[in-house]
Amino acid sequence: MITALDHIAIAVPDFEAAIKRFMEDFGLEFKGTEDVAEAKTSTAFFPLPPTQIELVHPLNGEGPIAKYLEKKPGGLHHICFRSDNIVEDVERLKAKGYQFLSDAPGPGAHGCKVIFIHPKSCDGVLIEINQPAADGH
Ligand SMILES: CC[C@@H](C(=O)O)C(=O)SCCNC(=O)CCNC(=O)[C@H](O)C(C)(C)COP(=O)(O)OP(=O)(O)OC[C@H]1O[C@@H](n2cnc3c(N)ncnc32)[C@H](O)[C@@H]1OP(=O)(O)O
Ligand SMILES: [Co+2]
Repeated sequence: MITALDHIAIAVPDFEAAIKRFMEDFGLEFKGTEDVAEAKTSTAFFPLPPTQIELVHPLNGEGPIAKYLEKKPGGLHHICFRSDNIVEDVERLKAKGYQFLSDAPGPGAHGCKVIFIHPKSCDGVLIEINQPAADGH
């Protein structure tokens, strides 16, 4: 079951400048950065209960965010729904015809399991579903 809007992600070309903007201009709490090698993505999180902002930036200049930034100057990249049973939610949504970008969930930030639904399945919005590690995040 989907239980929360875990995060809203923004793709940014200048990671340090964007972190500074969200900290200093918008005054949000900065929880730090995490590189997720499997996703070829650097992340920065700003909690804004009941959700959080995730900045995403290419790790080592490659991966899906690099490709996105080749076409756009930056922008809203995805939203992420938190699930309490990702396997069950994926099965349920696959049965309804949603196209997933991998067969099974993989590693995400904070030890979460994550999987993505193709934007063409959801009115042009890239949807991530995550499930926090058992010890939370
Ligand atoms: C750090 C881990 C994790 C977390 O814990 O939070 C993350 O958030 S990782 C974030 C980065 N990872 C991903 O984005 C993985 C999923 N994304 C992909 O697999 C790809 O980006 C994609 C969505 C399949 C697109 O890749 P590709 O088909 O190779 O790119 P194209 O440029 O050819 O685009 C095809 C089509 O899709 C549209 N598009 C691309 N990105 C987005 C987007 N973010 N939101 C909406 N639409 C998007 C693109 O405009 C093209 O449309 P058309 O031109 O109409 O065909
Ligand atoms: Co994300």
